[in-house]
Amino acid sequence: MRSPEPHTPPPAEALLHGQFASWGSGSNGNNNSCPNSPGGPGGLSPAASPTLSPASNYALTLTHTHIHVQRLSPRTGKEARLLLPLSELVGCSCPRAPAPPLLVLYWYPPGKRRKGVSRRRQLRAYLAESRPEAERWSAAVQCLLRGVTVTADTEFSRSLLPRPRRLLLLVNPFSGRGQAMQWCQTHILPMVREANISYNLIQTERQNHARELIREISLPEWDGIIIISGDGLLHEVINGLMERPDWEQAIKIPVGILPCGSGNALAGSINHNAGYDMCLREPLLLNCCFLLCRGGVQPMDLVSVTTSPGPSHNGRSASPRRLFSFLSVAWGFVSDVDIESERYRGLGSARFTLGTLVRIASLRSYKGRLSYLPPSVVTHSPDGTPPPPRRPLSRSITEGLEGFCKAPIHRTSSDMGIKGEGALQGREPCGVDVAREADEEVETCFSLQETRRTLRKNSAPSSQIANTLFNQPALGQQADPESRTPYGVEVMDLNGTYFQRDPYPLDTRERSSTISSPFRHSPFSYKSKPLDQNQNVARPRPLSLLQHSHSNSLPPKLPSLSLSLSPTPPSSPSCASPHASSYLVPRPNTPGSTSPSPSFRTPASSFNFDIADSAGSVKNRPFALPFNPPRDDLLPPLDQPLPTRDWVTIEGDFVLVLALYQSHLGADLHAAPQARFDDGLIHLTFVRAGISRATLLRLFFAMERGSHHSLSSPYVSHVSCRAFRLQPLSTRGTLTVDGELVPYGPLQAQVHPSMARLIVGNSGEKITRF
Ligand SMILES: Nc1ncnc2c1ncn2[C@@H]1O[C@H](COP(=O)(O)OP(=O)(O)OP(=O)(O)O)[C@@H](O)[C@H]1O
Repeated sequence: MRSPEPHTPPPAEALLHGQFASWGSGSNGNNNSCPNSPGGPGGLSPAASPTLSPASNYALTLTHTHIHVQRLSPRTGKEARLLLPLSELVGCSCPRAPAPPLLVLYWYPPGKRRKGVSRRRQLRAYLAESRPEAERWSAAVQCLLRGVTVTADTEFSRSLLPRPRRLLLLVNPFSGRGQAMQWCQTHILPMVREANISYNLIQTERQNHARELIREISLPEWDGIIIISGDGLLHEVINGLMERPDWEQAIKIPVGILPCGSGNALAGSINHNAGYDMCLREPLLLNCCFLLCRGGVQPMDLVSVTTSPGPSHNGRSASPRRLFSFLSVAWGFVSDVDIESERYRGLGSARFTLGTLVRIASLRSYKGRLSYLPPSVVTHSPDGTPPPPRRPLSRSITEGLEGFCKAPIHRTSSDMGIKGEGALQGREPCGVDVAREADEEVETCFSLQETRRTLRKNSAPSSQIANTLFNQPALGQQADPESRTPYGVEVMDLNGTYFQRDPYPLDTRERSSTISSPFRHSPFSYKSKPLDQNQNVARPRPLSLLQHSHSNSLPPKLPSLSLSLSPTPPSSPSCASPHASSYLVPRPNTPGSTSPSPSFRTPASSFNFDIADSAGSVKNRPFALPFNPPRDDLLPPLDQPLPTRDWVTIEGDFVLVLALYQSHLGADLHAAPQARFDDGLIHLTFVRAGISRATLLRLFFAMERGSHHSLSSPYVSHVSCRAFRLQPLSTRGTLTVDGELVPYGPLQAQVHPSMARLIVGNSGEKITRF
């Protein structure tokens, strides 16, 4: 942890100077650290005042930044001086009579620079000559902690102090490993009291309880809303605020988080922003609680996310949903791990590590289309306002995508396909004719099932996966370049329950530039199975690892040949290659985009979004937008085509797409090192199918240190944007927003800079106090 370098200020900076005696028994009474004292003002209840033993005398000097303590008697060597940085104090008090006239300082110096070493509470009490003197000092220190402007001429008294801050504390008792209430008692409430903060604490009783509460309460009564939980509860609070008719003022109320969840991404970002080393559990909690007590609020971007409708009710078709997100949108690997690792909840944050290993062992890829609006483009509004001059499109495409453009498209590997990578060998090369053949072939039930059987036959048992996990390159890397699919067609998403609907028809241009799934008119009817999505509502779920480590209930991923067509060839020379046509390339939505060769075209109606039913009735409860919701001026409605200029589109098979707007994806996952709370950007990371398991694992390991951007892999890309649209083309998958499941289907998002306010402590710029 960083701690300010102590320095001896010039005497001119002194605000107060006075003499104090030690308080407590014994000759070392003034070094009275009481880390285990109960809460309240340092455990200094008047009745419990120990016998005074003024064995030592001290000279205290208060400056704007420090309290200098000099022992006057008995004079000893090096212990005689102490410098207390005000930046490490959470509060100060002068206990009322009949307690002696004490100046009590609540000091939380940071732990040593070692992972996991927590800040420790040290209570220091000094006996003043008189009560008014003790009160004057207490008022002076509190003025400095609360940011009241003072000088050496200030007459310090309590009247200078702003009223105590009032916080609404919302606790999810089941978050993380269910320790939130315990930590409230042992860590949070004592520190909050020492900071002279008033509070009301409410335990949530069910999912969406906080959201409903926040929609109703009178906000002016509170200076801030603090979540004592994981990121999910803050998601509820943000959306509760945005669903109020007075959302414009409501969303400006400072929000804070005290991490008691499993992931604690925002807390990790706050901890990092304050300059502290990465830490977890109680050390992280103490850091965040300390920063909260210090005050300090910074603007925070919110991202407006429009998701597909949930299941229709009573025959009425549902409409797209809008919600507000402070953390992330994830599709593929990351959301899978998030949701599937619910079963390991008892492990705390280790659940994600285990979930990652399990998912890497059975790696899946998902077909989809990702479009984004790069930040460098000063865009026009989708309602037709003429665009200002902009940078050449080709530049915005290639930025951050060099490796991406160079990479040839490969067949994607099956998650079980270590031994069975040749599962499709009989079907390749998958050129135009083969694509046609495939189109015809998969129209029949027989072919479909046969292919599925072939795939299964060629799948590796899990023991082989374990043995070969880190030895085998991914399928795409092994493939013979000659046999690479120049234009793949998704022919292998053969789960027998393929389902497409057409609530969001694409415009002709988009349709025509896209090879459709041949299953559009599949004879297989969709059997709506209640997915386990969104059903993580019955928390807590104390599930043991042993019970679930072998759970393999997830549907097997079947390999697919993917296709991405670029209507315009890659414009960057770096993308030029003999295999250019087989590259998975970013696709500018230029008006002049040409359709792919008719040979590859399928009927215009054959491309659709796939919307699988979501079973989450609780999480996806109807939500009420305010009358005048903030407008997504960069985005057309979800069922309309994107603007034809400025946007970049990438289509193909993805292992993951992650949109992050905080620096951390979990307290120990520094996934977007460049992100700032209010940078007005969405940081996109996407990983293409074809990446080897070992590389993916390396990526996540590097993410812990935030060094993954230097990991060179043609399958991994990092770009920033201000808006994006994600269109999953695989029938199954999970989409999460802030770690919460949302209906699977097309989704789009736009950043709204500095919309909310986050309590982050005093470090950083643009800090205001709450
Ligand atoms: N009393 C409650 N009972 C059950 N669920 C609750 C309750 N209070 C809140 N929830 C829901 O629990 C879910 C998880 O909460 P939260 O995200 O805060 O904890 P977590 O999942 O342990 O942490 P993280 O998101 O950091 O991994 C949220 O969707 C929230 O809405």
